[in-house]
Amino acid sequence: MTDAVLSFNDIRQEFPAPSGGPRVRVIDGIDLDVGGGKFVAVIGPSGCGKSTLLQMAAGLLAPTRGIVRHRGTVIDAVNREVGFVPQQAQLFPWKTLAENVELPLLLRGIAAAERRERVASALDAVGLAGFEQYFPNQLSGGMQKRGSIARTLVYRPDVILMDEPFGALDAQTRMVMQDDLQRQSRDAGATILFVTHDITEAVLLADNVAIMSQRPSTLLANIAIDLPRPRNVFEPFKNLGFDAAYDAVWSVFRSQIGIRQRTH
Ligand SMILES: Nc1ncnc2c1ncn2[C@@H]1O[C@H](COP(=O)(O)OP(=O)(O)OP(=O)(O)O)[C@@H](O)[C@H]1O
Repeated sequence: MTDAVLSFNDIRQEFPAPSGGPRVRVIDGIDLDVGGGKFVAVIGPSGCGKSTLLQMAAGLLAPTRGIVRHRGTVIDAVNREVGFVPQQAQLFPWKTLAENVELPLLLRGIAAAERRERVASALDAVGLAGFEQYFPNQLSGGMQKRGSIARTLVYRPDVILMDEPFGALDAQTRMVMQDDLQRQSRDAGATILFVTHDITEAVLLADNVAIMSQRPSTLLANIAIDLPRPRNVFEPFKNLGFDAAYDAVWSVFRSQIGIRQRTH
């Protein structure tokens, strides 16, 4: 037993083939520990099972083989202790921003006064104070994404699962959101499992970068990123040691994306 907050042990996942026939093996034996307060980024080729791993941690999907544990307890039902930030913001369009962020607290039976205080503080943390009464369609894509992060931060989950949360954003908004996230995750002391396709993002944000292979996927490497914090997400190359950390990840990852024949 490790002191990991989240642990994946010998995970295999198979799905029925849509057209019948043999089941499709997507994940083929993954072991991964996420320590308390750590930020672990997961990268891997499209379709290798990154989102599938997050779904298992959220208890939305049972592995075909192996065990996922949260603080040592086997996850065998929906895991309400974790927060999930999906690719799209998924705010309810008929509710205001404040009502959207308040929802998890309502579901947990938190009293009205505390709800108001926590919603205000979560919106403030993501730079959305003053937008409480806006509906999602009155907010930009980046603001909706911030709202979705606030809706997760507000109930102070022990673990936050993030599935390419900044993938759909423009480059500038994305950098600002990355910078905010590194501050918020430090302040909240949360444990974060973060799926991305972007090696630069992974290296800038993570304590460890876990690299998955093409499917059926295995874990190719789990690389510690020891760059000092806070990191400069606006000028990645100005972080001392960034080049070496990027190279360490890239040298493993490049074999997975079909560029073996290229010389650069
Ligand atoms: N419920 C399901 N039934 C059948 N196949 C599934 C199911 N869920 C996922 N898959 C398959 O498992 C594979 C992995 O899916 P997953 O979404 O985890 O990949 P990913 O690494 O997150 O991909 P991407 O980077 O493209 O988002 C895909 O080939 C997908 O078609």
